[in-house]
Amino acid sequence: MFEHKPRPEWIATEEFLSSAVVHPDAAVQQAIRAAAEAGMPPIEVAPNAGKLLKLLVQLSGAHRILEIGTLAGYSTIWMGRGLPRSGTLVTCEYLPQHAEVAWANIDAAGLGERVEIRLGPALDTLAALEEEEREPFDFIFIDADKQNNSRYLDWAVKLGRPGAVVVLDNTIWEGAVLDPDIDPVNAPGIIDALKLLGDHPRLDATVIQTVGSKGWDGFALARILPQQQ
Ligand SMILES: C[S@@+](CC[C@H](N)C(=O)[O-])C[C@H]1O[C@@H](n2cnc3c(N)ncnc32)[C@H](O)[C@@H]1O
Ligand SMILES: [Mg+2]
Repeated sequence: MFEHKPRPEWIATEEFLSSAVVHPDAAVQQAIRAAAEAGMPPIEVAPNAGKLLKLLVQLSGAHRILEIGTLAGYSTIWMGRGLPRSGTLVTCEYLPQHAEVAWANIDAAGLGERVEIRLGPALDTLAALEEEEREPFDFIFIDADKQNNSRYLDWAVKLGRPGAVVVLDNTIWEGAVLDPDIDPVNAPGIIDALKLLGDHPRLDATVIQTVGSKGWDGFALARILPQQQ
């Protein structure tokens, strides 16, 4: 099975940055502990990435967030911390046991009234959200099954407003983006989505490589462009 390989000095540096600069609050720290106690895999974003998501939500003035991939609600809570009081967040998760732990964490973080966890395969949930004719989302965070990354990007463009921010997690995957044999299961979806980000007429994007407790990875940041007449 594919494994991320963080170097000890990357982990130590991240711990220093986290305590010196990032300052995760008690609820986000508790969310990590609850996930570990429930035996969930430690595949949430790193604390500095969680704080980046919160800052991006605030900098973009987002009111409506869509998240694809909840796990224990760690990134959900970080993004929720960036929302104004009237803001809302919909997060998609298909494993009931993950949703249950996430719900407890989100509620304990004081975000229970503003966050909705939608249980089921995300592609079904996204189609349902379209049918519900909700107001478009301002901020979309994609962090679920990598095979569906391109489909999630297409949905982000459909469900997001022009000007909305899209963040796509895990874009380097220990270099699998150059050498798909590193992880033949996930690499093709990651690579296809990067190509789509570069070519999509409604997306303007960049990609940042990162190292840290999650190994050598990265994320893409994109803006949804207005539809050309
Ligand atoms: C990487 S984790 C999410 C981490 C979370 N965003 C964070 O940083 O705290 C991916 C999650 O997506 C869920 N997932 C995977 N495939 C899915 C699908 N097709 N539909 C909905 N959820 C899915 C997994 O069960 C897992 O909980
Ligand atoms: Mg991720």
